[in-house]
Amino acid sequence: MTPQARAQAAIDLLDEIVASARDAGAAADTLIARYFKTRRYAGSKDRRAVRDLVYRAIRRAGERPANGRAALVGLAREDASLAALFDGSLHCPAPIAPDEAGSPASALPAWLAEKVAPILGESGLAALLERASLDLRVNTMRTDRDAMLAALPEAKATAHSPIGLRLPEGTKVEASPEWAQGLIEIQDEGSQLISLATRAAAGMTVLDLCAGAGGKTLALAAMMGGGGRLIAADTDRSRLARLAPRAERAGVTGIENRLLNPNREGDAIADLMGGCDVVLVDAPCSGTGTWRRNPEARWRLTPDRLARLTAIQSRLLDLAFTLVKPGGALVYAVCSVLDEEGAGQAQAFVDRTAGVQADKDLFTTGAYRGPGKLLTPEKDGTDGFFVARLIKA
Ligand SMILES: C[S@@+](CC[C@H](N)C(=O)[O-])C[C@H]1O[C@@H](n2cnc3c(N)ncnc32)[C@H](O)[C@@H]1O
Repeated sequence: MTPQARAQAAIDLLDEIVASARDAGAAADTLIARYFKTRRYAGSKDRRAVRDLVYRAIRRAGERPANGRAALVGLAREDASLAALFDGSLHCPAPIAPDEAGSPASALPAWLAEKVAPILGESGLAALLERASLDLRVNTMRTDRDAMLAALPEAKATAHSPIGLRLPEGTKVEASPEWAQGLIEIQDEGSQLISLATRAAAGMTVLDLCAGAGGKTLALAAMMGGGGRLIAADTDRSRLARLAPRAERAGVTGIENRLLNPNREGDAIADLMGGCDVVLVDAPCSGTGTWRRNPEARWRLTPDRLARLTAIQSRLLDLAFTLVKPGGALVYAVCSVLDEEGAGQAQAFVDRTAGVQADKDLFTTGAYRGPGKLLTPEKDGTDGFFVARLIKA
């Protein structure tokens, strides 16, 4: 592909990504993969170049652009070599009109910037949009970190998680024999710290209330070493179904699955009432802490959606606490840097609940905020997370 044709491909893709963000459709990564599946003429260098252009355009536009051309013209206004590709030749973008400004540059939509900037500051906000490294969790049921450091020469030990490795962004780890053998899992270091904060151990009854496809469930299983009772619950049948093959690859057996009914989540887990040593609530959230990986998610979040999420989080916190046994712990986590989902949400729960105490002895990294800790890309090198460990008297 010529550089001009790559620019046109980026515009076409950005059109799809903008529409998909507006209509709650597929994520940018999925759309990009689909696009190239049907365009075999694009070689690996073309794909990389188009993808880079697309993500540069997404990162610089906090507000959802009108369309793909507006997104790329905005970028071209700051990059003369890109602007030169708008030359109007066959399969290439039409020339940029003198009064065609393109989409404006900003980090976030204004209503979100107001919330995030006081918490993270300008530099913290910028770090939220930088490219993320690729983190792995070592499956301690099958191997140890030193062995994996030796097997993966590009990997470095993570700074805070004792079971983590860090690789350069874009490393094709899923093609490695170590991944195929279940020795490693892709998992951000912050997510690893959340699992470790549960202090799940052999012999315990542990419920992962929002297990999804089981990223943290598998980490909990490794901490429990196959001993005890581990239950994975979620309202999403297809996500939960992805756990079984992952568990098989990781050599984990015996995880119980419970499919929950939205709004009546307690029904399918009523037998666990007051019986869990640990309940992990890795709650559905805005995902503001993961924008490094999904920067177009900024275009999907609305005040209404945020309000719906905070209502679910509050309900799940109350439910989860009824499932914890005296002396047990509720670990609440969101991959968000917003106080209404994190520190504020956890504080409101503590304020309305009798017999709960926040554990102030969490992992060493992160900054205490309300009853828990906030991890950020800038300060901790992880995705943005809030996590609190709340102990039942
Ligand atoms: C942040 S994701 C969990 C990620 C997962 N723990 C992991 O480590 O891969 C939040 C999950 O909450 C689930 N969820 C949404 N509403 C829920 C509800 N009312 N009760 C339980 N789970 C819910 C979603 O389906 C989603 O899988």
